[in-house]
Amino acid sequence: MRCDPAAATVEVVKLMDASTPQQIQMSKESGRNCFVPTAAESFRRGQPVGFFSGILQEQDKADRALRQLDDSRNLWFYDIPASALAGYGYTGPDLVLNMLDRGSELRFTQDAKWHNPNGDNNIAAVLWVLPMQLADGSSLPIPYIFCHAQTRQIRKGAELLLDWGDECWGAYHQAQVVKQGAAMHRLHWKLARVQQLAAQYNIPTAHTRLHQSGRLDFTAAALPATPVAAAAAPGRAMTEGLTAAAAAGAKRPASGEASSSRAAKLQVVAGAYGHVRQQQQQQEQQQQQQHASDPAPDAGTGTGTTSDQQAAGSSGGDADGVRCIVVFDPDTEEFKMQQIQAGSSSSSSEDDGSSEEEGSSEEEEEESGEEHFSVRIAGAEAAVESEESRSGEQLPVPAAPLPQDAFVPVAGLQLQQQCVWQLPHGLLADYEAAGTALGNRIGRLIVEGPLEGAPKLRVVDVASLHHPARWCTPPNVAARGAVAATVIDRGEAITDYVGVVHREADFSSKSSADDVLDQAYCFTIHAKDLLQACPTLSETRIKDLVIDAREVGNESRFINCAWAREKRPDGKPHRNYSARVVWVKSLKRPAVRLFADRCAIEEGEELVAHYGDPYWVAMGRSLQVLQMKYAKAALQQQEKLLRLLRAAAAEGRVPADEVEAAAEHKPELNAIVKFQA
Ligand SMILES: C[S@@+](CC[C@H](N)C(=O)[O-])C[C@H]1O[C@@H](n2cnc3c(N)ncnc32)[C@H](O)[C@@H]1O
Repeated sequence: MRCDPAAATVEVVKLMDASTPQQIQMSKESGRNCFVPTAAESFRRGQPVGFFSGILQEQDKADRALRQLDDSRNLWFYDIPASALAGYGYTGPDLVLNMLDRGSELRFTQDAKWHNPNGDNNIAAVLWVLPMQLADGSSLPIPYIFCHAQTRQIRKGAELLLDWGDECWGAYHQAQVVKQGAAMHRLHWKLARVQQLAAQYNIPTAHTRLHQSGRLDFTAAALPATPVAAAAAPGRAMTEGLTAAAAAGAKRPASGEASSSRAAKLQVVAGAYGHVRQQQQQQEQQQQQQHASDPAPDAGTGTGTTSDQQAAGSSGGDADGVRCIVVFDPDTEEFKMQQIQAGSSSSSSEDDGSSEEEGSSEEEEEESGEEHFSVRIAGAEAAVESEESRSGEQLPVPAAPLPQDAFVPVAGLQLQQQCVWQLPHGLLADYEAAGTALGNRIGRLIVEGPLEGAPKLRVVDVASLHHPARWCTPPNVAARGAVAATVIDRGEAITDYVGVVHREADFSSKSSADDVLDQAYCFTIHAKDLLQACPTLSETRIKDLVIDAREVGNESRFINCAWAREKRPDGKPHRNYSARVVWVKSLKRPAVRLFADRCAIEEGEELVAHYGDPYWVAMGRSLQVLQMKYAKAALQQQEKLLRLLRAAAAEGRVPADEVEAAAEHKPELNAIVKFQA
């Protein structure tokens, strides 16, 4: 037998059919064309739930374009690092399991965080390596990613949920926020055009002004829909490493020897087995042949169809003898729900499929007592989507720093250049004592005193719609940034990150889910970095700290996050500085100091950080909710004004063609538009 990963996939699917009772259901929360797996029977805690299947590929041969961090299709690749397989004699490159257009039911598993703010997961994934028997009697080790009921029993009918890991979500959320933000801005500028017309013809617009809020607003009860995206992938084979492992004699892991491989770059919302498509084509051919011999309009598709498709493992829920399967159409790159009547097979529209499924999943949900949050802001989502698709405009993501006229200086901000320490007295005394004990020791992370001299950064309003932070922020909230006020040489200290310093534990116990956006200005100092900067601190007493720059801070609180991970065209990194925890000797306190140690920074150049994946995982969804709220308000105002304008046009007070032109207006973001609060 040849080592064929596609064949291995089929084997896996067959195994799953025999052992893993799962179903694919249409998700009510996520709307159309979004599928989730549910338990067809109860799973005890610790019990295996199933495993992933797909095309096993060498990582560097998987389509690079699809593996860009900000390409959502990247979410369908499960990383299998070579290091995780080394124990089995594997010597090849890193692998990925490519599940873009095929997979088991578990391919549809969504991340628990979308549904449950507590992040409570039902299932965990671990990597196992099992030998595949070859015809010559030898065996080939094949990695499988198994899932088991991790945290609690999974009741029949409950949705299976998995934690796909922050790495998987950070870049995705960031990209989503920017994309959705751009659509929100189009709605905003379209409203501006309608308002302008109304003002021109004396239609009262006072009541249509949007609420002006300087503070970001967030409600946990309204989460945006999970994304649905998919694409067909060119199937490519890998195997040299596996063959090497086979030659070295692969071992079967003892139970409990499984190596963890939890942080997949993956989120699954819709999909199907690739080979189901082949079966579908066979059915279609059968259907055509049958139609040719029997032209009766309600002719079935022949016997055996249902059981064939069940054998493929893609069965949906049962409802009065109706079964649904999910099929991937590589031509349209879409996933569709297809209904199969008992004893016959007939394609139905996605909507038909969805309504059948909704009925059954509703009952199951009640039975399982699972609670879900609303994921839509009625009306806004559709409007944002239609703005995105109608415009056809490519988002002009800047490859290089924006020119200086993209920013407008901001004056009159009250800035503070030193931290305010709000730690219990005893803990502050610890810092004092550690500073005294430090004596004359001067290390790399010890600095003499606070930074002096004129600030090297300037706060600016991001006026250009080319800037992702501008797209991301609702038009009625200022989007700011920090630029270099002077040339900053490579290696130079720039400023300290300043704010109110709390103990991390105290800070997070006070914050609620609604405060997520308030944490947008927080910088966490890990205890290990504190100890490195000041080895005389007491290891047992020193815990993580947070510098909260929400209300107290300097220019550094306005530094935006990088929007690309590649280098700039001029060869410089997008992220143009680093932050380090240092010990300020004269103050006997630590500080977070920013250094231009990655490159020299020109005057007027924007300072750019990389906030890290956890930041975007925590913030991304809240920012999207905020955007949706703004979009909804803008849409309502626009509709209200258009009604008034059309009524006025019917009375001849406003030219009807001008009203319709405003209604059809498609604002261009590819122009620098000064932000107007
Ligand atoms: C620390 S603040 C930076 C200053 C912020 N622009 C302001 O006006 O206050 C972080 C927030 O800025 C926005 N932001 C920063 N970098 C961004 C980026 N690359 N893309 C989109 N939004 C960004 C997000 O709203 C984020 O939560």
